[in-house]
Amino acid sequence: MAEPIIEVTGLDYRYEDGTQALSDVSFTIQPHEFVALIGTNGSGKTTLSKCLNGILKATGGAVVVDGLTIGPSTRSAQLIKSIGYVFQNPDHQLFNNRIYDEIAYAPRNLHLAAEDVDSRVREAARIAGIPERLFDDHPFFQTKGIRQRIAIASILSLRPKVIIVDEPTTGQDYRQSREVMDFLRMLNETAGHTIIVITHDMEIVAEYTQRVIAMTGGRILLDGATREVLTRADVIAQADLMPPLVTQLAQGLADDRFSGTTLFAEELLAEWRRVVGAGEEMRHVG
Ligand SMILES: Nc1ncnc2c1ncn2[C@@H]1O[C@H](COP(=O)(O)OP(=O)(O)OP(=O)(O)O)[C@@H](O)[C@H]1O
Repeated sequence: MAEPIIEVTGLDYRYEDGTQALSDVSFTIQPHEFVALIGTNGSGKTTLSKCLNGILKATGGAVVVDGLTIGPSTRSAQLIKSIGYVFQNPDHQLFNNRIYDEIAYAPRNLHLAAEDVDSRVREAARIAGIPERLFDDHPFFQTKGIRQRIAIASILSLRPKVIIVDEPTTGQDYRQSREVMDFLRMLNETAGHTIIVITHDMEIVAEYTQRVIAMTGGRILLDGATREVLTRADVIAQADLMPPLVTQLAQGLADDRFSGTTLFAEELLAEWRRVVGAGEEMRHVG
């Protein structure tokens, strides 16, 4: 197996006011994984993300990202090529007057030559689907979907191996949510980025992620394959979340004919047809 891109061992984080936000958190993430971090409000998802990108320093345990152990003297700047964090609200991240300058901001801070900055801006914009004709426009006058893409492009221009995206679908309609998630899938599958998505939307988790880390009270409740976690009704309830609607229905039907582990409508329909088909056969035999 490849070296993990993230290795967290016995991580504790206590805020200055004494709030214990993380307790004994351990997991590893391999390169190219697409992971969902789920949990109720206050379960520690954001604190954990900030510990991963070096904004916060563990008060106990160890965090290693892309081979670098994050210690008290590690600066976020040392990590920006390894890990990037896209804020829940893109407006908390965007502060330049031109879209071009927004995407160029971080590579300029790396003191790259102007032509290298320019090629990174164009590359990030192209991947993020931001037309160059918008480069001179103000980020704030764009739709939320485009502002989100600008926020992601401004992280992509650093070419980080891991991208953490906090609540990418909040406040977006079905089509916009699918668009941003399809885009993250493309970054994962085509460009090879490791993606960690923080979300409360279990339909999105079911459809897009391979693995789920469920948190509650600053601890990991369950870490496993997406289907395994989303069909554990006890775990999902403890995390104060609801499984996808289809899974709720499947669990209501669960018996010796229905598995209770379906995540998607087509799967449940296939089980239904099998059961109905078997019933028809029984009638004919009878
Ligand atoms: N700056 C802070 N100072 C003190 N306590 C904090 C601070 N930020 C967060 N906390 C506390 O730490 C715990 C974990 O919060 P965190 O924001 O990491 O959770 P979260 O799972 O990201 O929640 P949400 O889904 O609401 O974003 C909570 O009890 C929260 O109140």
